[in-house]
Amino acid sequence: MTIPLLPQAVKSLTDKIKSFTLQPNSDPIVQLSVVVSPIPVIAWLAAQSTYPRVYWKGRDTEEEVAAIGSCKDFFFGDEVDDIELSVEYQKQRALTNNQEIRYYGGVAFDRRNESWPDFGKAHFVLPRIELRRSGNDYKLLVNLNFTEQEFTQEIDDALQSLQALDAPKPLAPPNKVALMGRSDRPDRYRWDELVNRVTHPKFIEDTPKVVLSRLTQLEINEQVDPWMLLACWQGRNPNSFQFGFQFSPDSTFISCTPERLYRRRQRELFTEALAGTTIRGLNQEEDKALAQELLDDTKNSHENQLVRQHIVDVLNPLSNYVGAEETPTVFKLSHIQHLHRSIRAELKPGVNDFQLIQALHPTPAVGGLPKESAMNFIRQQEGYVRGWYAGACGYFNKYESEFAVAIRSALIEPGRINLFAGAGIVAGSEADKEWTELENKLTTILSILTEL
Ligand SMILES: C=C(O[C@H]1C=CC=C(C(=O)O)[C@@H]1O)C(=O)O
Ligand SMILES: [Mg+2]
Repeated sequence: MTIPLLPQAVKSLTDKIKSFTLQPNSDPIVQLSVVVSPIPVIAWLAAQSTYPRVYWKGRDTEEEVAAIGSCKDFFFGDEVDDIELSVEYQKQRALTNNQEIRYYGGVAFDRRNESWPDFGKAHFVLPRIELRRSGNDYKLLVNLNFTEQEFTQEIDDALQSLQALDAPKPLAPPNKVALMGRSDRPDRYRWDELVNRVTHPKFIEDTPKVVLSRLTQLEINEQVDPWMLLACWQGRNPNSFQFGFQFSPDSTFISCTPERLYRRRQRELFTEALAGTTIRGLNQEEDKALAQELLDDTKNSHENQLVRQHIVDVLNPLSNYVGAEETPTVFKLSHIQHLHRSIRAELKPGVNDFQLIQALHPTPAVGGLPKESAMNFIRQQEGYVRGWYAGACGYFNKYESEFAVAIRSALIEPGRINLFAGAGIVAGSEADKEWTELENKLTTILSILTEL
């Protein structure tokens, strides 16, 4: 069965492109769009064969986006100095006043360490084609970038991309995979060693928090469609962000994360401290008791409080006003619950997204405190490259932006699924409990992939 959609929409968008003329003083980046009938957005994306393929669904919005191809690609593979990134960002941002134009992408967890090949330290695209849903309204759009090539060439490329769209088809039904092997890095033994080092009174005096993490590699013999996996994950935790980046066929990064790095609307900024974890109860009563225990627990409160305080401290110099919730609430996911505090700021005029990422990322919910000392420890001791796990992923333009923290994430490669989980290590952390916390953070994705 195929889902009827697009021929009509593709035709009217094609006509719009063909009749488009560039006015002498118009922006060199242009977006043209047409309304389309409803269609499952992830399924549409999964059926396309153009790269990059990008999916984005914000946490508290009724908006989702599937994007393919690019008409501008910024890729910072090895060396990236923050000044260069910032200049590129400013230049791009200034090219258009259209609020609908968005650059999607991400920044690695650690810009000073090696990253994954396709993803690099920072990789953003202005997609060629996007399918956007806003509530029940759907539109298909094309972006035109006249800064890199001749007018007619750009028009031809856009027309060709539309022609190359594949007919949508339903996602394959989810199937459980047979695990051929599993390995953890750090392994259980090394984990104990690391947690003991970080909780040593002398270490903790200078570095009160390090978020240690683990790479779990699952070996498989069959193909797994990352977009099907993401769609299932979305079903389990609809109150999270869901996104995916596939720059080439063989490696796809997907995430279903509850954690917002920030959302900016002009100069208004929303962020949060999300840290401190327990499991869900089997019934309402048990669930409530576990939530209360979490709220009362000293170690978990400390984990959250350090994040809250740090975010307030780094936002203060950039803001006219910063307000943070005093008391945490509990944020519930399908298998775990977290402590959560909302933070809001009014930015000073001129503060841009690049400054915000520099200041906020990585927060002590995924890095540690003080930032540099925790990052050094992670770089030297964790024993694997985090890449975009715990990185900042999202979109920006001049007026608005939203970035999520890429935890609860997976890198899907042929024959292998890489899963990531971290836990904030502070005074009072115990290695075995923190190891169990890592396991709990993987429960949702493992229950989708395998018979638990
Ligand atoms: C680093 C992760 O979670 C962070 C976010 C929420 C709770 C956390 C915790 O309780 O340790 C972590 O700080 C992860 O899931 O990989
Ligand atoms: Mg924790």
